[in-house]
Amino acid sequence: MRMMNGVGFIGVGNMASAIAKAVRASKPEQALYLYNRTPERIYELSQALNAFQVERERLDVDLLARCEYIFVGVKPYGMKSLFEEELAPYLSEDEPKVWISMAVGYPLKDLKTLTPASHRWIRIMPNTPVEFGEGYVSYCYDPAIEASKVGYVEALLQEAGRLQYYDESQFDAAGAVAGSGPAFIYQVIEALSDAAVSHGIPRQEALEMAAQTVVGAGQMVLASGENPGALKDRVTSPGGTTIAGVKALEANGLRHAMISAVDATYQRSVDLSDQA
Ligand SMILES: NC(=O)C1=CN([C@@H]2O[C@H](COP(=O)(O)OP(=O)(O)OC[C@H]3O[C@@H](n4cnc5c(N)ncnc54)[C@H](OP(=O)(O)O)[C@@H]3O)[C@@H](O)[C@H]2O)C=CC1
Ligand SMILES: O=C(O)[C@@H]1CCC=N1
Repeated sequence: MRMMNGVGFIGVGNMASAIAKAVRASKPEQALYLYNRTPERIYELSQALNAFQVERERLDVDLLARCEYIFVGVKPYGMKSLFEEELAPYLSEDEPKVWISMAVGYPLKDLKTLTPASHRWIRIMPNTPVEFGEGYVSYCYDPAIEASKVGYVEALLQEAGRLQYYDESQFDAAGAVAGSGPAFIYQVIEALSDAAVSHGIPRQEALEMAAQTVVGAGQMVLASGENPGALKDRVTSPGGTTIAGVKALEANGLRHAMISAVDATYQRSVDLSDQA
């Protein structure tokens, strides 16, 4: 077998570029090979990460021949055509690879049909804050994979943030909360900062105030280990200001809105899994 010391990325958009940054932080000396359908979108990233940018015509020799571990960052609906129409001629039983898929709603049983039987699959469900080492990455894998290979991928992602194994049956839920959750929280930050602006605080200060409040509250939940309800009680003085706001949130259904958002996201993920 040829030496395959590189780590590859195929489909380097929003999520895979954040993962590539995390992998670079974990492994400063690791050779990284990036390939994206539209090359100009990853020129800057390739330079910033000191990664090799791979041309379409040289995908086989410059990426597939050099990498045993390959992250796949295309959309779920692009997975089948990528493997069947572009990669299949270059994949063989004799050179098994470890593929790491981040595609939401694309189960291991369907991923395995995309490659020869000797190849192995790991599924991750990351979120974009991995870019700053503050992400949450759920993972699961095909039981046929060697533990050392899972360990290697864990090491590649050690600077991504929190890394948590889940049984695949929990993946739709984990994706709905952690994968999509940043989008929900950005809406909360946007709303909080709009409110601050409406009370006269300049926009940039309002954004920092809102974002730091969310960061601090999240860190307090993690660091204290206390129930968020108890932490909320420590902010709400009897007859004070905060409880007036809490009542307004209850009246407007904040918690119901958040739970419904996760339910809708979860259901979309289940539907995609059925179509994969
Ligand atoms: N965004 C997120 O927060 C999260 C996303 N995910 C998953 O990550 C995956 C990517 O999502 P996201 O990054 O948001 O999407 P993007 O559209 O930003 O990225 C997809 C990338 O794949 C490239 N691409 C598409 N087809 C091919 C191909 N045949 N060969 C090479 N490159 C190709 C696209 O290139 P081009 O530049 O030409 O468009 C694009 O850069 C999805 O499967 C999604 O489910 C998972 C968790 C969170
Ligand atoms: O919206 C999406 O489909 C992807 C998956 C999780 C977050 N973004």
